[in-house]
Amino acid sequence: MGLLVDGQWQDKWYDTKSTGGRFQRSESQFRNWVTADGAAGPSGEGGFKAEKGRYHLYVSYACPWAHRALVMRAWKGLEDHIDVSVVHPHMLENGWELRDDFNGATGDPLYGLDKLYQLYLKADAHYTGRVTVPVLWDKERETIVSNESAEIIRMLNGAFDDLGARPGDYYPEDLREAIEAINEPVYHRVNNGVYKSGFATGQEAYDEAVTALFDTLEDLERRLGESRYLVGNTLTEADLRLWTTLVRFDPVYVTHFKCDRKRIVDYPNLNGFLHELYQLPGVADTVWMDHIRHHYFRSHPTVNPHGIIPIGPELNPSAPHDRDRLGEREIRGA
Ligand SMILES: N[C@@H](CCC(=O)N[C@@H](CS)C(=O)NCC(=O)O)C(=O)O
Repeated sequence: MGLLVDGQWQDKWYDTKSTGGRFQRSESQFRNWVTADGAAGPSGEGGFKAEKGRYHLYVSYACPWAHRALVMRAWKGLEDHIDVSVVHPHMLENGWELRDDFNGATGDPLYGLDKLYQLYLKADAHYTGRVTVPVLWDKERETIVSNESAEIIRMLNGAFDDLGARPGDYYPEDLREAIEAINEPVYHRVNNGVYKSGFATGQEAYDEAVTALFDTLEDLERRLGESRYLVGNTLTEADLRLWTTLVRFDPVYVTHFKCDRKRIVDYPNLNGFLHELYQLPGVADTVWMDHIRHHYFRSHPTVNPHGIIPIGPELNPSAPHDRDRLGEREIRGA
């Protein structure tokens, strides 16, 4: 685990001393957008026109943020438009490594690099910051378009529609306000809440994060008892953003991040929702549980010094769910 400082790699764990034991996630720095016509998007610069085969995703199968991009790529049928490189699940003194000695890891077929930070340096030789996945890479300009998953999924959702992407709008205009309103607590208290709980280095910081996490899960459990998805019966990006955390919860976060008040299997609605999304076409293929478990239990020596991977719960996300009772699934534009 480390970061780049003016282009130099430094092996450093997160600093929680200055924040009272609290883990703070840093802002992603590459914020350009692929757009249908190459115009600039909501941030960054223009020149990244959607084209088949031009862009490449670097992901970790372990990472919930990268997982968002993989699922959106599957929902939109973009497998032939955007190819993927998968890092090795262990993230240690060199950060993410582009090795292929783990089932499913690909190395770096594009450039033969062996560390992900070298890709960041190819984009910016003086980069200062964390070296994270996912990365959306432009093969033509040889640079990073974006390393912010929340924005990458919106690009995949909309920019390739005229190039044969599968119909379906997961961020429809008239639902945007409702989507943002639910994304906000889900991001701070759930997606990031599990990390804030697990990486806290003080009791107070942990208590704060874990309480907010479970209070929010209770709210979401209630909400998913009233509608099939987070925003009515329409499947949206908000569901995807919650789901990538839920799928890791019982296998990892309960033990590794001490999120153990309840498990997802103890919440009938959240668990049914977890199963339903898992069973949507293309989604199960994006779930690589051995990457997930190896990554977390082996990559955080301050949390799990001996790197022992626990036996894990018996789960069956392919089991039937009863989400149909809440009404038909709607996908906008599909
Ligand atoms: N805001 C980013 C966060 C991505 C992120 O933090 N990814 C983790 C993996 S789960 C990572 O690469 N961490 C490496 C590090 O922090 O050094 C996004 O959503 O894309």
